[in-house]
Amino acid sequence: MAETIIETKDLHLYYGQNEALKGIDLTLNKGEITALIGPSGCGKSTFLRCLNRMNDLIPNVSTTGSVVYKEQDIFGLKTDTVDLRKEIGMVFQQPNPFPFSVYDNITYGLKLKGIKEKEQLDEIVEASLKAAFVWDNVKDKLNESALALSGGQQQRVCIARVLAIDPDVILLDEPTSALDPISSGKIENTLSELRGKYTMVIVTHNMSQASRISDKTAFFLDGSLIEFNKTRDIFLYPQEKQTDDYISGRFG
Ligand SMILES: Nc1ncnc2c1ncn2[C@@H]1O[C@H](COP(=O)(O)OP(=O)(O)OP(=O)(O)O)[C@@H](O)[C@H]1O
Repeated sequence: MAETIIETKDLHLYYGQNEALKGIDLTLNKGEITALIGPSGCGKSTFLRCLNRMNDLIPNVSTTGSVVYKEQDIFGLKTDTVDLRKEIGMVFQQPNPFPFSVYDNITYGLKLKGIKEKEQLDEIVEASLKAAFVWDNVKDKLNESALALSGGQQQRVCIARVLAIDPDVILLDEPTSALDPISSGKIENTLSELRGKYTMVIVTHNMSQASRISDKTAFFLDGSLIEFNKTRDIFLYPQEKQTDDYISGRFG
């Protein structure tokens, strides 16, 4: 029986007067990869950012409903968003390594967590870069700037940076859309290898990517969740006409 890790209930989000999410009920299971698909502007990134309260950083945003994680509504007063984002990490569309060395990129969050011992830091750096399948590319460049790496390597260093702080959930907002096909393939392999160890939610415009790597797929349209099911069922037996039209390329 799958274990629920995050559950959104009647989640609405407004940018000023514009209702970008119109009551989303969605359950994410531990260890699964969930793809969020839908045409541009349908609310995928907005929904993703709700899951670790990244929308808090945007002015004039208001939210109703709840996002339950570890039996608590993350919008409640008890939530420390810095701690929340350590448990629910994020990878963005553009690789965004800090302008530091590869080593310092990975240890940055660890030092904030109070881990200072060199031996322990070295171990975590190696393990995270290996887990993100970029160790072989960077093991001789740990003290060089992460900005000098290729885009695909930078993105895998960004994934390693998230893995280093040992999150429960990783949110990925179109993590391969700025990359060439070979780098994208490597990121996909990385994510597939991490399946089961982490719960992942990925926004993608790439239907074949969603069908290759995700366990579940959620189809959004105009701020609503139209259909959510096992990825195979969404792509082979969509229940809603709008889903069928979208995945068949009839709009979007
Ligand atoms: N920072 C913001 N301020 C105001 N409105 C926003 C903001 N971000 C998104 N929106 C609006 O919210 C709606 C949903 O946008 P969102 O970026 O979540 O969609 P999306 O499905 O991720 O789109 P895309 O696939 O193009 O990235 C759109 O109408 C968009 O214009």
